[in-house]
Amino acid sequence: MYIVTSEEMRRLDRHTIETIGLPALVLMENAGREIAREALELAREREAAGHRLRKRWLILAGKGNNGGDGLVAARHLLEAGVLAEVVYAEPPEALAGEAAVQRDIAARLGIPSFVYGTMEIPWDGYDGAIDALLGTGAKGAPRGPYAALIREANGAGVPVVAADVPSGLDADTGAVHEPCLRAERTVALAFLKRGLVQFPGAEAAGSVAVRPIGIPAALAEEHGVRVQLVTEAVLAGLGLDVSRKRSADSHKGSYGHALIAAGTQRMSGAGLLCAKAALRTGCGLATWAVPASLAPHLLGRLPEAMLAGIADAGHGDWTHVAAGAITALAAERDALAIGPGMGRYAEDDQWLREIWEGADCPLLLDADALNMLAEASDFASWPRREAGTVLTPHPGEMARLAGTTTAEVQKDRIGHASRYAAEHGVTLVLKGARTVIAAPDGRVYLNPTGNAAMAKGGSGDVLSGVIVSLLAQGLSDVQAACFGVYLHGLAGDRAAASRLTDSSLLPGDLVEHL
Ligand SMILES: NC(=O)C1=CN([C@@H]2O[C@H](COP(=O)(O)OP(=O)(O)OC[C@H]3O[C@@H](n4cnc5c(N)ncnc54)[C@H](O)[C@@H]3O)[C@@H](O)[C@H]2O)[C@@H](O)CC1
Ligand SMILES: [K+]
Repeated sequence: MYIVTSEEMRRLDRHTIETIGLPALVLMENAGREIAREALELAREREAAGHRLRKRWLILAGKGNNGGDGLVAARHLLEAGVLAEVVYAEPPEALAGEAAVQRDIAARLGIPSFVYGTMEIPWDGYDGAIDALLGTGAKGAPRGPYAALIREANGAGVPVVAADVPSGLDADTGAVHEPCLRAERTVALAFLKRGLVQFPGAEAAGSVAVRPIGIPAALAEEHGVRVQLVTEAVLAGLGLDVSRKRSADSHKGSYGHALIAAGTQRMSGAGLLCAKAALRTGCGLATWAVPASLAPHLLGRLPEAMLAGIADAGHGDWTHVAAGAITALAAERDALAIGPGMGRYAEDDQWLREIWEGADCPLLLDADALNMLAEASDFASWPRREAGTVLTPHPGEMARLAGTTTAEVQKDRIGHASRYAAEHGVTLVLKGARTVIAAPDGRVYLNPTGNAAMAKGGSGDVLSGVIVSLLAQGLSDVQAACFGVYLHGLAGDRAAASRLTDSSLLPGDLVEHL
């Protein structure tokens, strides 16, 4: 399922209207009908839940095409026996083009309307409102009457169905302006918009339904749309068999051998979670490399994994001597993950470079390995790796990698992830609600699975284990990252559903639900 920017949407609209010849009024008609249908559905659900319906809706109409959609919706509500009234944010003379056509049709049909500010809005009398104030043509924070009307609607306590995007949302980044309408539902026209699938915008949008309006879905690819939501269809499109059935005559050698270099004295649990998750994700074998003096304490904690103690001069931490040992182990394995609970030490960036260049299997870097990379002043001169490379930063690590702040990363997660991936030729997994997976070729995937119960130290270690396991099983970097993030989220959803509250989930529970 494709996710577009406002600019891409405009190009797709224009192509449909000008090249294909589908009139703009037809698109608007389809849009308004879908919005009305969603409003009626919401009303039905509320009635079933015991609300007394008044059969009256209020349409908040702006002066652009989004307002035009709202006016079409008013007409379709009327046809369904629901009285729709229109409040114009600006005097109706301000409408132009198709929106003005809809204004005139609505007037001739006798649909009641008034201009905002000329009378008090009797909110109590409505079953709900349709937010058709601002759509993908909005620039910056809502101004003047738009802002006032949004604030009033948010305080009114009636459910709102947003046309295309909630007004006040930055449709390209998911940032919410002040004010931003809080919708119960959003009807995304033709395609998801980036702002609807990234927080905090995703929260303002409520539940989102994507409805076709006549713009062919196939146009997205042709017009260079590169962002998609991870669904089973998209995974299948990446060449993945999501059923993951094992063939009857397979053996442990059929499923690859993952090497995990993770954990120290203080954080051995990170390595344990990572190695356990790798095994649960199906690799045939897993070797867990740890500083040698830790190994005796870990014996028996994960009997299915092979422990490899790396010389540590008795202090239980990693040292630069380990690079050679890890590279040698990696030569006999199918994928390598480094970083969870690893800690930092002198000249570790050069240690990492030795592995980056020396290990020729797919490589996943997480946690401290990412911090090493961020501090490697000569990273620009490191050679491109031939085998896949996956980086799995959380927003703070992403900020360090990109030389910016966490707040800036969060304002434009897709932008930061995709720039870094393309610049450095890696697959970048930017973790957090709606994890972003950016491929080196500029494609981006947004993951819809997972939940806030997973926000606990250790969840990332599990993810690294899942992805390295898939890499070891022969998936490409992009396949392993997309499928791994998706499965990790699904496990989180199942695990959360099995606990008493969202707060009680432990990352170890994720492993048990893989
Ligand atoms: N052919 C098309 O382009 C179609 C567009 N559709 C709808 O049209 C929307 C896009 O329409 P438009 O491009 O006309 O733009 P919008 O309707 O989103 O609004 C833009 C209008 O609001 C004003 N405005 C912009 N930012 C503002 C702010 N911060 N505060 C107050 N006023 C502001 C602008 O002056 C402009 O007149 C889509 O979201 C969708 O709902 C649909 O009807 C389908 C077809
Ligand atoms: K809107």
